[in-house]
Amino acid sequence: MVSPALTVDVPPQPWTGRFDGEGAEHRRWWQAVSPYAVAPSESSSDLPGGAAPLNAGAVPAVLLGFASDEGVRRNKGRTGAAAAPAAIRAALGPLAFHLDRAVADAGDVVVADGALEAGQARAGQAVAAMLDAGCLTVMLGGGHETAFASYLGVAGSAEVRGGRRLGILNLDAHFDLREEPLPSSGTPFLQMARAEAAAGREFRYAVLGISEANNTKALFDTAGRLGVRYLADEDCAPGDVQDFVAQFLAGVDVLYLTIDLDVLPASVAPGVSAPAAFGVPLPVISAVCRQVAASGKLLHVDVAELNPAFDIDGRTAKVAARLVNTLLR
Ligand SMILES: N=CN[C@@H](CCC(=O)O)C(=O)O
Ligand SMILES: [Mn+2]
Ligand SMILES: [Mn+2]
Repeated sequence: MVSPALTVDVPPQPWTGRFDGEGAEHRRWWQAVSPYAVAPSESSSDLPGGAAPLNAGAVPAVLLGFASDEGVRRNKGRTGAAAAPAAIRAALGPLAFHLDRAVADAGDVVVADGALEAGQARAGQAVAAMLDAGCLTVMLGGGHETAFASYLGVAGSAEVRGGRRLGILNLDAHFDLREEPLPSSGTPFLQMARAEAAAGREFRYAVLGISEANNTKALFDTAGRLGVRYLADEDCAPGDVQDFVAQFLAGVDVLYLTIDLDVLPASVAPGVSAPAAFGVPLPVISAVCRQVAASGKLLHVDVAELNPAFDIDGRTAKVAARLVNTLLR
């Protein structure tokens, strides 16, 4: 794996999980993931780079944590999402590893209190560098302010700067198009709309799972003004979802997929800031992940809004891990 040195706040930590043996037939995620070459901010020493790819033809994946609570705090939500990257890694670790690609861990960008914008910029730089090194990047949020960090990385990549048409597909009960004085977990897609306009590009944004009852008329109006395509949670029959995603994919060259776990029913994803009374069933969300992976257009993905403090038996973390595993298959 090509591993240019990155600067992160916390370098990759050792992974753990159940041990059944050393052979490939026993391999679990914790045994397969290697550290990506990173330079911790407070030290100049590099850690060893990634392991040899399992399949030279498959794009290697790199995980980057975005440990941030600041966006949810500013959006008046239930804080705790800064602990999510560690919880998702802990849920991924014991899973059987059936992937045909190498996976590396680049560690975490950590958002200090009040320093959201600087953290988003640091994470964006890291993602852009990893994309340009030929990796499929996976950001583990963090509140949904993670999405603007992801966007900075994607928009800074050679692919998008070179003119490839970017699509942003959000699996979410919410538009997150709030007009606020400060960026938060409720504003990332309006920030993207403005940044895309400033770059002279069309804003291609679709949301799947919108809860009508949890988005005001003002948010629907903003979505209408920006030409946002969306499907409501109650309209997420499997065939309709498949058509919606296929139509959106057909009009873009590269896709940034963002999964806000509150798109799932509260029984499946209780560990979020705003649990969903209705939600889109997990099999439907999982099918979207398979469809996106099969399209060959996936550039970057993030998983946001896990709050381990409100989780039940690690249920939401396990769902997040399972979706990441599905996307990388
Ligand atoms: N990322 C969060 N978005 C939602 C939260 C809604 C809520 O807390 O009820 C929003 O701002 O609309
Ligand atoms: Mn959201
Ligand atoms: Mn949401």
